[in-house]
Amino acid sequence: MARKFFVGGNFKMNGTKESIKSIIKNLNEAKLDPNVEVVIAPSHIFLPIAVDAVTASNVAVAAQNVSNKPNGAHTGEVSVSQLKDIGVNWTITGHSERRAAGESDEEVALKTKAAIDGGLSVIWCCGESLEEREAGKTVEVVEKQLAALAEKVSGDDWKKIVIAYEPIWAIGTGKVATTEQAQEVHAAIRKWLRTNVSDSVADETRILYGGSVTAKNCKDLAKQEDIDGFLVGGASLKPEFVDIINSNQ
Ligand SMILES: O=C(COP(=O)(O)O)NO
Repeated sequence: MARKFFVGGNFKMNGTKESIKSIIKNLNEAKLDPNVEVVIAPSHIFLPIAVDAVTASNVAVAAQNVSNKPNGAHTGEVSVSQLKDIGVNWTITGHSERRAAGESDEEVALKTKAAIDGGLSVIWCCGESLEEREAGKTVEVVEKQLAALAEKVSGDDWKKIVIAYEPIWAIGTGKVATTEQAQEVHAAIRKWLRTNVSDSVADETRILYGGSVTAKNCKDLAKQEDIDGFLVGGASLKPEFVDIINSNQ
């Protein structure tokens, strides 16, 4: 099954107007593999700038989070319709940094469903802590997160979901998962989809790896059967992001 390679750039709470424009200019001018789907996720306040600045045909803009409420008295939140209104068609949900801030599996699933119902595509994140991995609970944790998602989404919703497996112990630490560690969990996620959703969802859903991905380690990871791309943090702010985008060549 040929799944289109996908690379997301999660800029997190970084950057200025000028630095975001400079990163996007570099992407617009770079020789990007045309067979790769690229999504960049700057802070909310820079989304309009990013939407206006992107000219590369295979690059889209995502929010890093979204409310599951339609609109109204939710100070500090951003709604699905507001993102659509400014030309944003993607959002990340369930990043471990949001889950650490208190978002439950159910809330993440509700955000994901609301985003899809409102016309967005979603990069849905999952992953275990170091303690959970050391306790041998990695797959159990990820399956619990998947089960919460599958409670709220169904049918064609899955066509709008890209899954990102991001072991918390690898995020921002420089301790990238080994190819074996990453492939093992990606295969478990695909098996869970096959068992609990359908063969077509299992075959078609892109499963990204995230956690200390760099230009140095991306090629070996990209060779793994069930790794369909990356969700990149720190390295997405650097010129090496282009090498990561082109890592499947
Ligand atoms: O959080 C991450 C990964 O961050 P790093 O690449 O900096 O480990 N992606 O969403």
